[in-house]
Amino acid sequence: MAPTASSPLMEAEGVTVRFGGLAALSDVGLSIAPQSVTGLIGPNGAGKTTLFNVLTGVVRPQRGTVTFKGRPLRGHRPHRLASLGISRTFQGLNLFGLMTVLDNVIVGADPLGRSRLPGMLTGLGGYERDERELADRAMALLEEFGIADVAHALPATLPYGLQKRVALARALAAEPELLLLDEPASGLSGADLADLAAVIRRCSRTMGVVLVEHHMDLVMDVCDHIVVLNFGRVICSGPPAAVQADPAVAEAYLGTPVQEDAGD
Ligand SMILES: Nc1ncnc2c1ncn2[C@@H]1O[C@H](COP(=O)(O)OP(=O)(O)OP(=O)(O)O)[C@@H](O)[C@H]1O
Repeated sequence: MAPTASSPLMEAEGVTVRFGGLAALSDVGLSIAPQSVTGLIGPNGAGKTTLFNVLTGVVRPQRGTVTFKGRPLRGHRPHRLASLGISRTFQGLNLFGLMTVLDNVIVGADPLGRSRLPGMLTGLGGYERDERELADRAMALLEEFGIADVAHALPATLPYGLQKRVALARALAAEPELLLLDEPASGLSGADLADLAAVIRRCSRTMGVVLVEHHMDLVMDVCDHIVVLNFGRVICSGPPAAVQADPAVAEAYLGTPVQEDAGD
């Protein structure tokens, strides 16, 4: 059946991942709607990164399925994600240190751009006509992110907040339908955080966004739907207000049962 506008963009069902004797994920299900922000939260060790890695093809679950636009994602390789319409960011940014900011974003703009890496790195390849188009698109993104003035700098010479913007611009350059963000707020504060919230909201007008994040203010502010994991299981899922009001979520974070009625 062809996907409709209201069909989920990505779905996970019955996902189970074991590392030796440890069940990192047990029978986890998840549905990501298009044009929405889905938050993935939970205490340390809850399984967020493992689930993110399953969705991005880095980790193969022992059981369960992941579908994208109604089609099973079987054996999807992380580097093929962009050509499917899925982009991600990394906790460690993973920018190419020997390439300029602009070239980092150009690589993101071209899902098949890996073949052009050697030419870019050595300067021997030059830009073909279509590469000029990619460069224009990448430059427009840098302008949108307020970092066009550092287009020809190497990422490591920039403050961390700007490097994070480069990573986000690179992920958006391929014009994905689904954007997966791995702790985008870590290391950010103040105006950078407010800018990030605005970017995430803007992205969700045209794509689905998954946000793995510890920064609760950001999560509650930008998410339409939140999935809470604890010990590898989904313990709650719903809109921010429902998640905030759920005693099981408070218990997971605080580690002690919440007394419903302390009066008797
Ligand atoms: N490669 C691995 N080998 C063995 N155990 C692992 C591996 N990756 C994760 N785990 C374990 O799986 C469980 C879930 O880890 P995961 O990193 O997914 O949690 P998380 O919610 O992302 O935690 P954090 O918020 O601390 O990043 C933890 O108990 C972790 O120690």
